[in-house]
Amino acid sequence: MTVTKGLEGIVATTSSVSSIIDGVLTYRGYDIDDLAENASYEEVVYLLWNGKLPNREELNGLLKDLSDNASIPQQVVDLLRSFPKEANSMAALRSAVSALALFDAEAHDFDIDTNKRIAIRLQAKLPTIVAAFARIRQGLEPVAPKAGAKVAENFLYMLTGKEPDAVAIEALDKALVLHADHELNASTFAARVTVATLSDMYSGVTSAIGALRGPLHGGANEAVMAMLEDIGSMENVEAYVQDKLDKKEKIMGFGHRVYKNGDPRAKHLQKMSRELGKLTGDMKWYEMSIQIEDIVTGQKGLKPNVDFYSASVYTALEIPRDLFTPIFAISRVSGWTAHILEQYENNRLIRPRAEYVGPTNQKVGPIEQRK
Ligand SMILES: CC(=O)SCCNC(=O)CCNC(=O)[C@H](O)C(C)(C)COP(=O)(O)OP(=O)(O)OC[C@H]1O[C@@H](n2cnc3c(N)ncnc32)[C@H](O)[C@@H]1OP(=O)(O)O
Ligand SMILES: O=C([O-])CC(=O)C(=O)O
Repeated sequence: MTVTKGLEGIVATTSSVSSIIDGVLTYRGYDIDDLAENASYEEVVYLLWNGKLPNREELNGLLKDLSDNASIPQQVVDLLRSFPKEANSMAALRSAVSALALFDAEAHDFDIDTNKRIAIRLQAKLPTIVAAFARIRQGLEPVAPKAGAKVAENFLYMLTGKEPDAVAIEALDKALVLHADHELNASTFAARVTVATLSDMYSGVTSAIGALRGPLHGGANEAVMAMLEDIGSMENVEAYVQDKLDKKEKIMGFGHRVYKNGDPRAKHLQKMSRELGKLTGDMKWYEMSIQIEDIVTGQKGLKPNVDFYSASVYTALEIPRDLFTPIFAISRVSGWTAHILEQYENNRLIRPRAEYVGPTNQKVGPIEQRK
């Protein structure tokens, strides 16, 4: 047996959802740079689910479907109220999404059209869950979704209870576009493994949220902000980063399993971080990030990934740190569900092998004689 630790380089499926070839990321054949500049998040969602960009009528239909499905069952609101206020927001999201299945009469149907409807419900309801939990834990009432609002606007509105400004909506919308899909990343793989047993879409997305939470994956955006806060100010950057590198500790937001010459999404987030810093008059996090990048790339050749500058972008949008990874999930649910649909359409159980390296020829002895 040849063991490939971490499945590096293993091609486990074919997919037409997104690709990373020679460092270029495409969704359904559209370059991420093009989409980031010229498409809204909802256009990208339509693209991921349907393989084509929507015309005006199709986009309006999707916007209406998302708006019509944005409310969450009262039982799920009550469940969120029952969680400890200090609960991890990804754990709360994972549990609430799992509970949503119980209130969806179609949750266990396996035909593609039903699952396309479930995908709409999941995309519509995830922002509502994240915003509701964020308010409940502060002792505030959840804010009902705003009819007709797009995902980015609606999320900021439900989070703050105020009309968000156009700059914030535009920035969050672009961040959602950039995070929507990424080939066979760990959370998407988890989703596909789960549904390949012919389990349901809610189970697949629940598995994916669990996988995204870890700091080697989507949880890195929160970890980046924790690091920036820990460093505190520009004059501490060099010593802090050098110490970590000397101890061979990882710097969050750097490196990538697939990109070795840089993540094409990072430059967009870096630009957004700079522009938002200028607008808010607080360039501190951006400037510290640039200095960290100079040191880490200079010494290790490691480049920032999507999570590095998203931390300072979300901070400039005044989003609490522990909502960064849930926001990643709000976007990535479009990719997860596109992959789940693709898995159902051409399914085979995903079941690799392990090389056994444990003890052999063991015998069960009497319990009194065991050490
Ligand atoms: C949305 C996303 O999921 S993007 C990734 C988000 N994750 C992070 O930002 C966490 C920090 N980065 C990492 O841990 C890694 O780069 C990963 C998990 C992204 C990729 O991991 P892998 O492909 O398994 O690379 P691996 O962890 O084996 O690293 C290879 C070498 O680079 C080093 N390295 C990789 N990333 C980093 C880092 N961020 N800081 C310092 N050293 C690093 C490793 O220590 C290792 O060095 P060694 O060969 O001397 O032991
Ligand atoms: O592809 C990966 O391994 C991680 C990543 O960047 C993503 O999921 O966006």
